[in-house]
Amino acid sequence: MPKVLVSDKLSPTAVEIFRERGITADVKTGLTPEELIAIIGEYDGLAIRSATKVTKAVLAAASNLKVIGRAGIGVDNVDVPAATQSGVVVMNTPYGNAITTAEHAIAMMFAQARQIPQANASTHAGKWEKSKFMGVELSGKVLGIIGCGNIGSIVAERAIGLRMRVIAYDPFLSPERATDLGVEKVDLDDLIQRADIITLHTPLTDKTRGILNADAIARMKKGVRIVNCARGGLVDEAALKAALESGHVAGAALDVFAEEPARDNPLFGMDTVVCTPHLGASTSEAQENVALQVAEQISDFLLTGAVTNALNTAAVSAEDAPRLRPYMKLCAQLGSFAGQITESGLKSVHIEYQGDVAGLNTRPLTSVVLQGLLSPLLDSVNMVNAQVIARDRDVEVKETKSESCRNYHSLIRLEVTTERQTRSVEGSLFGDALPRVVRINDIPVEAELAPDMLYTINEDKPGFIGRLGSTIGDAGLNIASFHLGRASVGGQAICLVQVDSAVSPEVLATLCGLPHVLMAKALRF
Ligand SMILES: NC(=O)c1ccc[n+]([C@@H]2O[C@H](COP(=O)([O-])OP(=O)(O)OC[C@H]3O[C@@H](n4cnc5c(N)ncnc54)[C@H](O)[C@@H]3O)[C@@H](O)[C@H]2O)c1
Ligand SMILES: O=C(O)CC[C@@H](O)C(=O)O
Repeated sequence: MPKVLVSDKLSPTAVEIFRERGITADVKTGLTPEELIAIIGEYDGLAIRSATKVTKAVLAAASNLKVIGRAGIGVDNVDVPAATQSGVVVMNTPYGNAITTAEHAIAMMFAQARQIPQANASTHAGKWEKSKFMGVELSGKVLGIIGCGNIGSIVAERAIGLRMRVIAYDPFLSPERATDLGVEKVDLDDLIQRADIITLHTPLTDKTRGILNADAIARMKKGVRIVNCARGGLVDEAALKAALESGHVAGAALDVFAEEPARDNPLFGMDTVVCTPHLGASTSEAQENVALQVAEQISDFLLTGAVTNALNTAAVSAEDAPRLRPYMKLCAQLGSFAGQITESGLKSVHIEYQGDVAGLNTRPLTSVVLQGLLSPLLDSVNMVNAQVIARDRDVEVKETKSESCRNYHSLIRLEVTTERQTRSVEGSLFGDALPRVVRINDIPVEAELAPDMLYTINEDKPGFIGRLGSTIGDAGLNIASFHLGRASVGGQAICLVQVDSAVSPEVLATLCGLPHVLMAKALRF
């Protein structure tokens, strides 16, 4: 009988479902990392919210673990690459708490604008300070939404009902969807300069970390208010504190913090700041939804192998699985490569299957490509919803097949067109099982994609490779493999370097500044 550990506070519905399905469910909350590591080896499944941190060390000790179910959206408390590496499926429940979290953002906006927590404390203390708590109206104000996905869209609808004017920045928001929602799609700079209130609803990714930093805050309107019910780390807390102290920012309402649990934060104690302890998803309705959903998903997976809302694996029939498996890995890598180098809104994706692979069921392969492509921008994308998400966001997806293929038994070519440019990446299998990138932007290169890679586009000039190698070496990074390709002698060239540990932003900045470097990116697979 499979065993599941419920290590965060979930509605009792979850345990009832596990037991009804014949699964042993142990509820042990508040475990220290050491305590979790000591017992995780006994379990086939792990059901969590945001408190449990599923680190590499936990996964290394989880010898029987097959599935982690996150009752909620963000999986930033799970080391998903490490789980993938260990063959553990990671699932979330993408929609169950969206309304509740959007309502919390609206409540926080009101609480800040009318100083409700402060007025409440003062009134309970018998002070009756009527003239102290002068607020601002929300009606007619410009609300800037950063990240207009599930939660951001619900916030937009509610804010429009409050007669606010809503502008939104989201590279994936199509003009049609913006029109349907009744919001004005703008770029980030425009939003920052025009909004009276800014609310954040993006995942925390390398691209969104510090999206509201000192520079962005300085460009905001004087008297702006900031609401964050998404993730700590999106706002630079020290910069926000300085701007609140100077009066440039009139107030902030924060549900999430850079360090959680937040017991000692620079913003605590400021009377212009309203705080809640990551309560965005905390309603009985949302917790019931996500507990029920996660328990059913984990049970289905452990008992039948059915995969729903997985972030790191595909839904495939038992018959197709062995033949598709190596191509799945290749497709995930090609998609992820293209997604990690995509900077502007996606317009179209063309996947060409050539040779033997064209004879297989390519639907799951296309889903895996899209999942890899969209994952750097979206938290909740998985095999099941990748195609729908692409369609909802007006990304045109074209799949073509050809039985003939030059030089390889199979070749998969991915071409991605964004608002700014078209890029391509091609891959094949070596020895029927080993994924390799064989061409990038039509430049031949042969590389295995490892967990940490550095990718550069540069001018093909003498001295470049030496400078690149010594910069990487000086940063203490060990080079595991080095792959070069060029379009023509002296023309554009590319370089893929496998390193043994992550390339820091500082090293990347140094690399970008080297002569002849046109672009440098740190990639993770
Ligand atoms: N406070 C809470 O308790 C709570 C509860 C639920 C979710 N959350 C957080 O809210 C976030 C949003 O949830 P969701 O369900 O709306 O997710 P979602 O994936 O539906 O939407 C996220 C949106 O952010 C956009 N985005 C990604 N990168 C961006 C960028 N650089 N700039 C602007 N937009 C960008 C995406 O295009 C997408 O539309 C989650 O990632 C989670 O971290 C917090
Ligand atoms: O579980 C919670 O309380 C928070 C959930 C929320 O952060 C999410 O990403 O879904």
